[in-house]
Amino acid sequence: MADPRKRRGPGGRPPRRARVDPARDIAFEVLTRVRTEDAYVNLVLPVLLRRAGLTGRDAAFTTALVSGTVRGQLTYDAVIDACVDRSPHPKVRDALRLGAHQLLGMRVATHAAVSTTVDLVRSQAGPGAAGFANAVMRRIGETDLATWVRRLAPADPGGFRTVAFSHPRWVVDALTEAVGEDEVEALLEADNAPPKVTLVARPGRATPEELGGSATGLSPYAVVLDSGDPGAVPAVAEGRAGVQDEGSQLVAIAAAEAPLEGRDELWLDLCAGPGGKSALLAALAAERGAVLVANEAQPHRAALVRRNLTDPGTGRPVPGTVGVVAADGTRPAFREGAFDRVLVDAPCSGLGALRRRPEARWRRRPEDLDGLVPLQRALLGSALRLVRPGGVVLYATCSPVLAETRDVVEAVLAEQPAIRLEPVAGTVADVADADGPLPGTVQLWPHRHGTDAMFMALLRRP
Ligand SMILES: C[S@@+](CC[C@H](N)C(=O)[O-])C[C@H]1O[C@@H](n2cnc3c(N)ncnc32)[C@H](O)[C@@H]1O
Repeated sequence: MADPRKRRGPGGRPPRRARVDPARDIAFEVLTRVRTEDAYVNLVLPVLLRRAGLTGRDAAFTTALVSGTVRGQLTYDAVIDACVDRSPHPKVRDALRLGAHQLLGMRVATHAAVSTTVDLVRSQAGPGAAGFANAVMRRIGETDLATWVRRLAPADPGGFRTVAFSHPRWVVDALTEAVGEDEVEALLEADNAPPKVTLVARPGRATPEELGGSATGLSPYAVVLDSGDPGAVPAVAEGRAGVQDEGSQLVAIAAAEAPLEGRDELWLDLCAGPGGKSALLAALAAERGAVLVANEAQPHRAALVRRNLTDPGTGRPVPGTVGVVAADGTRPAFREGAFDRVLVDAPCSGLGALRRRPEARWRRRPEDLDGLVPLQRALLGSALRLVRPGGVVLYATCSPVLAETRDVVEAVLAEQPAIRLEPVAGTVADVADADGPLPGTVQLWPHRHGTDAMFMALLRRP
């Protein structure tokens, strides 16, 4: 991992030593904004990197520093708390978390991790705090992460996993219920690894070959980039391809490939924002002479869908679309039975995509499910009214939590016994080890498939 402190200045001379190097400075600012403004790492960090002119290895180092620190926060706090006799000021704790991640989670040399953390604390909280930080960092660096975890983590499996894998206890419990005791640690570990950048070549508009990178094996439209900026790929810049997890691609593919007798002309994406799946569905619809309507409750997200469904070159809607509607999907403005296929990519806890959003695990609360589950049931019920007799609804979540997957589908089937739950068919049916919690449903997993933990259930209106 490149350490910007080791960069050399013009003529090979070391640059004049800054008080705080730009990588740590940016990392600290992101942590502050995540803590005080509920900011999102993935939104704030690129702006700060651009402003500071950090690119290439320096930008990658800063990204790994911030994301790893935020993901590992619970573990690092346990270590920090074991090294202090009073709780540090939140600003100092942020700096110590960054330092702990450099010492225990990255291959930064001890002297660099300690001195940069001490510089950072001095610049933020004064010389007294710097002395304190120096002592804490030296204690943290006395042993490695595995030894700290052995020393500090509770003995019971749930408590151990909470500290060892830095997930809130309720998340550990919900994921254990979903994946089982045997695999949950592999899943938690996968959540802590940054995902590779996956691109989708929207069929009829781009080919995987023109994107560079390597084929992935699950979605025929996907490639994985080993490095580089996806925005620099011409097809991405031209909107013919996009950044999209392979699991999300498989959801759109499953919706498009569900067997259908009779008319197959009008498709609906009921919860479309920001429009990644809509863009793939539209391309698949266009190949078949069908068209997609995209619906999204939040007007600003509907605007993102519109952008995703517009050709940036011509400013016109991409083939396969008829329009974007900003409306509540539980009380939609569409005629009952109007659609042949409906995708419900429901708002959910997102606990299947924790790799992607470093701070998400700390923001979610178990009580969020109290609002999400009724909404998911209402949206699925609504989709089943909007689809024509014989038509199909694909219900999907980027969460494997059983309350949002199995229980929602079971509740809707109990309310409407005539609806049939059918096996997800086509490309997705060939994915190995992807059985979901109900017969015929699909559950993908980061640790098994390298995708987000997408759930899919296919329902047919009689
Ligand atoms: C999981 S996201 C969809 C992601 C999207 N399909 C994609 O691939 O880009 C769920 C979306 O549902 C929207 N949503 C929430 N409540 C809704 C409602 N009552 N009706 C329609 N959309 C809703 C959210 O604003 C959010 O954009």
